[in-house]
Amino acid sequence: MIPELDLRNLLRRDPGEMSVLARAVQEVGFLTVSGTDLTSDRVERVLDAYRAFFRLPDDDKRAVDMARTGANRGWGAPKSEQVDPDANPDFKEVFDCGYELPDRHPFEKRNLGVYAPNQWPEKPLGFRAEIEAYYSEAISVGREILSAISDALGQSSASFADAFDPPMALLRGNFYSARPEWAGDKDFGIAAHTDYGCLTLLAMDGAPGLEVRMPDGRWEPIIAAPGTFVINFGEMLEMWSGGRIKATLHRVIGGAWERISVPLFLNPAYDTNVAPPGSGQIILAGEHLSRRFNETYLHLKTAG
Ligand SMILES: O=C(O)CCC(=O)C(=O)O
Ligand SMILES: [Fe+2]
Repeated sequence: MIPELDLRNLLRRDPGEMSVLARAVQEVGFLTVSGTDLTSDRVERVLDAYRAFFRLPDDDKRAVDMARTGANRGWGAPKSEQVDPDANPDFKEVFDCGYELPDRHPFEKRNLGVYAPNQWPEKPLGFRAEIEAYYSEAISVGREILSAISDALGQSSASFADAFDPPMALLRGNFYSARPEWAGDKDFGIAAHTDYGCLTLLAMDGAPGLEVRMPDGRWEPIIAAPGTFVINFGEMLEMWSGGRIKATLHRVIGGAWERISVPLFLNPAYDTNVAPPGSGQIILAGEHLSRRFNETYLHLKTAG
């Protein structure tokens, strides 16, 4: 069982809820959070918007194909990402959008993959407005949860909160078709991986598919209805917390049904040093993220 928390209890720093949170981040590395301002209706609308996009003919989606760019904003076709080098590229398709630096920023920063310009499709109508609004709201919720975590671990500091201004946040719609007939042992909706960044706030449509690697090695299924969020942590936060916070493996094998999930990957600003405290190392958040993008997106992979 994954610990189930309520954001309202976390916001008032309820001692019982805070200790469940502290255990959850250090042991299983997965939890669910409900009681946010993002209601089930709100999340259903977001899921509908992505669903309508993914149902467009491939020719329409190709107009915003990330493979034509040097970044990962827009549509990623099936098999455009390989999250596990021992598995085949994933059969999911995605739509990614994220933080764009304001125009006044130096050009070389704006040109970085992690801050690349978004690509918005002309259809479905209202898609951009729906997704952009959700992107901001989801970041606020994610930041509230991060702040509760740093309090729960006794690590609260203004510099931690400031590090997320501005965030390198990426919002993704994942579309899993029914598991294809040709799929074999090495084919997954998304193969086993840890997320790259800090905190992932994951909405899903209520269909099964996500499995989490538990400390005892079992793969545990997790299902959440719209309005309940699955929260997990990425490699960057594991490093930055000196290993206290766990980046946990997870995967989707897929089944005889379609499924949509919407993760928000929340990361600090590019120049944040996320190396383990006291290690004397410097690991810039933006460099870690760029490296992981280059390793997993087929169109960004460097030869050799
Ligand atoms: O679809 C899911 O539930 C998980 C998606 C995921 O792990 C990811 O996009 O990183
Ligand atoms: Fe993931």
